[in-house]
Amino acid sequence: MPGLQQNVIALLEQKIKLIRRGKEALYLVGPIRLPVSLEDATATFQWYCWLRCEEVTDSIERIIEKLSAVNLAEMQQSSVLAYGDFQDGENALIRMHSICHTGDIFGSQRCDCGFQLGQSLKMIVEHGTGALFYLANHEGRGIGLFSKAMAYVLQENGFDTVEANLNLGFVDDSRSYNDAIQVLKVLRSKPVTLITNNPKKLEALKDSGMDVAGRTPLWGDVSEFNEKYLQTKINRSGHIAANSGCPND
Ligand SMILES: Nc1nc2c(ncn2[C@@H]2O[C@H](COP(=O)(O)OP(=O)(O)OP(=O)(O)O)[C@@H](O)[C@H]2O)c(=O)[nH]1
Repeated sequence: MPGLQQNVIALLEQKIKLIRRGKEALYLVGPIRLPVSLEDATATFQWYCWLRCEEVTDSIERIIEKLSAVNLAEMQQSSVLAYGDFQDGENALIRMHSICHTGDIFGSQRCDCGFQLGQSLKMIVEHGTGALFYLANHEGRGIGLFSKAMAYVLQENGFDTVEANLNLGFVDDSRSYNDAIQVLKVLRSKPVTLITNNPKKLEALKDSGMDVAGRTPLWGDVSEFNEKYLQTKINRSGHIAANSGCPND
């Protein structure tokens, strides 16, 4: 491979941040201007993407060289859409959104994920400051897409979401928010309000020492297709029902 041109390295050096974490590092690239269609309006976000890497180096050239040697398309990378004055704006609205191939991309109504994705982007824009973290290694609450398809087979035969995961040998929920929170802390230290019904997400954020001002619930798009799924979240996964308070609020 011919050597990288110095102007290419210089351009990327301005946009890549090394976040050290013990023997690993997160490489954060951005901000990149991203105009996003939200119904009939266009909102412009600042997009960042990150990569966790065992090699910790200040040499951006070294990182770029490695990229072409591994097929990142076979793996998952997470990213964040920041809106408004994300560093300094008052009380930003945050969404930690777990990837859902079926709900977010295909618009499946078996879950409420696609609705929550669109709705939280709108809420962030209406609020004026915020960020949506799209967590790409969270599919199926951490079991991966192929395993989620197998869980769906069980669910079509009477198992609920939690039982299906457990019967395939997984835990109900293995998601970690550590990388996303670390990136959040680089982008902002002022208070945040989290859009979620899941108290575990709120706890993870509070435990990290982040200044958490509160929680905004997000329920909706209930249909005959996702009624059982939504009820299982409340009855078995500890999600906070629309009309009840939360000790962590
Ligand atoms: N294992 C499994 N995962 C599912 C199923 N339906 C959706 N998911 C995944 O569930 C994740 C979203 O988790 P939820 O429990 O719906 O919601 P949450 O993220 O914990 O909480 P909120 O912040 O309130 O949305 C996504 O990664 C989806 O891929 C399912 O039937 N089985």
